[in-house]
Amino acid sequence: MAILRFKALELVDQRKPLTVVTSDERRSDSFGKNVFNLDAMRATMPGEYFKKLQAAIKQGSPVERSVADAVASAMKTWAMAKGATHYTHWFQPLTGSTAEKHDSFFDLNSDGRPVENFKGSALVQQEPDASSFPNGGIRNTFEARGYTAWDPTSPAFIIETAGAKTLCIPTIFVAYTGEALDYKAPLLKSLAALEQAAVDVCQYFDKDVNRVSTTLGIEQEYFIVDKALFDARPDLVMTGRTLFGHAPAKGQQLEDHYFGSIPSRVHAFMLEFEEESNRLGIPLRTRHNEVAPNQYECAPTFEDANLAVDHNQLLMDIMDRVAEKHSLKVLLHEKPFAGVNGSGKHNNWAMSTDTGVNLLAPGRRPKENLQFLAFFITTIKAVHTYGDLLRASIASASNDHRLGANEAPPAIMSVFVGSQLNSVLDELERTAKLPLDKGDNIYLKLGIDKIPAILLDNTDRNRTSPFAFTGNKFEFRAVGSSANCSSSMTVLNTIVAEQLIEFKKSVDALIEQGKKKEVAIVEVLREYVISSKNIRFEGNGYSDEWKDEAEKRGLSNIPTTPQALDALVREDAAELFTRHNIFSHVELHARHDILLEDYMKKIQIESRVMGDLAVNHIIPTAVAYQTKLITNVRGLRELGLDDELSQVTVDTIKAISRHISIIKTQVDEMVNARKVANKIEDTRERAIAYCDTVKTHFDPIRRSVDKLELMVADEDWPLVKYRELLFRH
Ligand SMILES: NC(=O)CC[C@H](N)C(=O)O
Repeated sequence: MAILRFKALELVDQRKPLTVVTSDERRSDSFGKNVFNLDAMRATMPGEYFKKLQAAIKQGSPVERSVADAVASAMKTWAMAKGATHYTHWFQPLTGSTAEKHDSFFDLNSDGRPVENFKGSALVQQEPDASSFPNGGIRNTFEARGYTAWDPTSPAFIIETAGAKTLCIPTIFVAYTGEALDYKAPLLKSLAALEQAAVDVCQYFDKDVNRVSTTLGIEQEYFIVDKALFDARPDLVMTGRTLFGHAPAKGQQLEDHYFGSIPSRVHAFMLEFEEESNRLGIPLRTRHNEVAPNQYECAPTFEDANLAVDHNQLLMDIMDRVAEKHSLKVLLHEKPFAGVNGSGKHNNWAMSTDTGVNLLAPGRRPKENLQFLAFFITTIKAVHTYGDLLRASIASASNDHRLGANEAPPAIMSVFVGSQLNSVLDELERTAKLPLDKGDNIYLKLGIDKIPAILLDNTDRNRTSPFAFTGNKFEFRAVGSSANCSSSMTVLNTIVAEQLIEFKKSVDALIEQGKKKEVAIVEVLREYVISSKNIRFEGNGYSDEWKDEAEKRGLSNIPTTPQALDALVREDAAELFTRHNIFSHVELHARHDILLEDYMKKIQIESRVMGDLAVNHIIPTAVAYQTKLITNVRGLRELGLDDELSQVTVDTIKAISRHISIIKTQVDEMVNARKVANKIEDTRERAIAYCDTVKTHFDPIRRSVDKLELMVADEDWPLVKYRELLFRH
């Protein structure tokens, strides 16, 4: 009998939803209570320093030492009043999770007396040894100094774990030689680059625009399983996904889970993590059941992109911690279960000006529409030119399983704009041969005056597109559910910044030739519409026809990570990133290396877990069951019933042997392939070998294991089954 599985199932049967003690306060009153935000700063800092800090944040200039001291002192008082005993620089190394190293406020002063201390110097910079984080060869361990440096644009917050409260200070993480070792440093640089480029283009339309910020709203999809069931699946524990498991009779085909009523235990969990998130200033608004059984989604309202990324990282932590209390486990993996929907992290991205204009929303006046079209079309053109970079930005071992399978966007990059805007773009193309004269009302002539101000309710949605326009923003849907969004947002910001700069150059050149500004803008936009037409796709991105069509159009379809990552280090990419000061050559190659290593190690771990489960759990179970059958056949024969009756069982015995033999052979070959791959020096070649010679054994092994699951008696099967993982809560 498969003890662990049945014990876990018994536990699940006894679970009751936790009663969550929710606060009486309105969400709007408790929002951001644990954040050292503007209000908290204003209330605790001397006015003069508060103003200086605001000015430094606004201009992106370094914070003076005296100001840092004042912030540190106010932060300490505020945090201690809330019960915090420790502080930590909170950063996002290239492992994908967040990192912290707590220090106590407590210290001994020079005459040995105990005091509570926190100086500006400790706020601004720390040197956590941190030598074991991935650095892609940038640091040798003997010179492992890495610094965390305060990011004053993301406010500090207090986290409570196991009753202890810690002040967390968002920071970037850089090597002592200056190279970035984290996700945040390049993201901040890309935001600055995009801002500059966007402000410059805005000047064509409104001289009052001084600042443009990038906004981001990140939808988070995830699965929930009971903790006991999770613990009884070594593959989930070790790899985050199920390596085996026959599809249940009922999956998502009835679509009865989607937007259905939320199960009570899950609902209680949601309430609790939402409350905690709210106190941490994460503006969560939406929760619902997703397409697959036991799959859910939560989404915040949009905010400044830097903050949105921090909040998403924080949210994943909170969800994980709160789930534990409810004896649940959150699965953030992109594809925890084969054959049903995977999980994404849809990035809703837009730009808005300090004059309050969303640059990706059409306005009421024709001129606003032209500005909208400038940003809208330039973004499309950027995706057209740098689609491979966007693909690279979302590449990971786990996302490879999701892309293009069961209602997730394909690995082919394309842009969906909806029928209304499609016709606006088509009209621009159609009239491309129409000469525009100085006296023309170009808005009327090109039909730009007619873009409905509120596209939001009018644009159709296309869930199959990796990059879809949704009325007032673009939604980058191909980003994986476990990813740190900095990677994809850094690339998106950079390519759009580049394209905006190119756009401005071309427009300025035409103006210099004597063209009217509006005419010049329209001419460049028309050229972009025509040259980027290939990237626009309104049809079904899941279909095979699209794969063929995309190939005809010359669009890349790179299904696996090692090859997708090539785009990062191509000469044009290196030039692009260095030109905008986002990554140096060294940083880019280091990142490429880290991503390849990460890919390879993940496949290696999966392969090891698979081998272990197959040989030590599945084969012995199958052999034991087969022995029962053999005994049965012997018994039948002894009774003289050895004809038809025993023949059925004999067939099963043979089938079991066949599958055992396939599993054994495939596992042996996989182990050998690993040995060969491990000897390959070059990281890229090694990652490709893992992809092409190790991972290729996963499917045949799984197929036979899943077949055995259907043959072996249910009470003997050791792994918690899909129907139990997906439908018990
Ligand atoms: N309903 C949906 O939006 C499904 C999206 C899908 N889960 C994805 O992987 O992106």
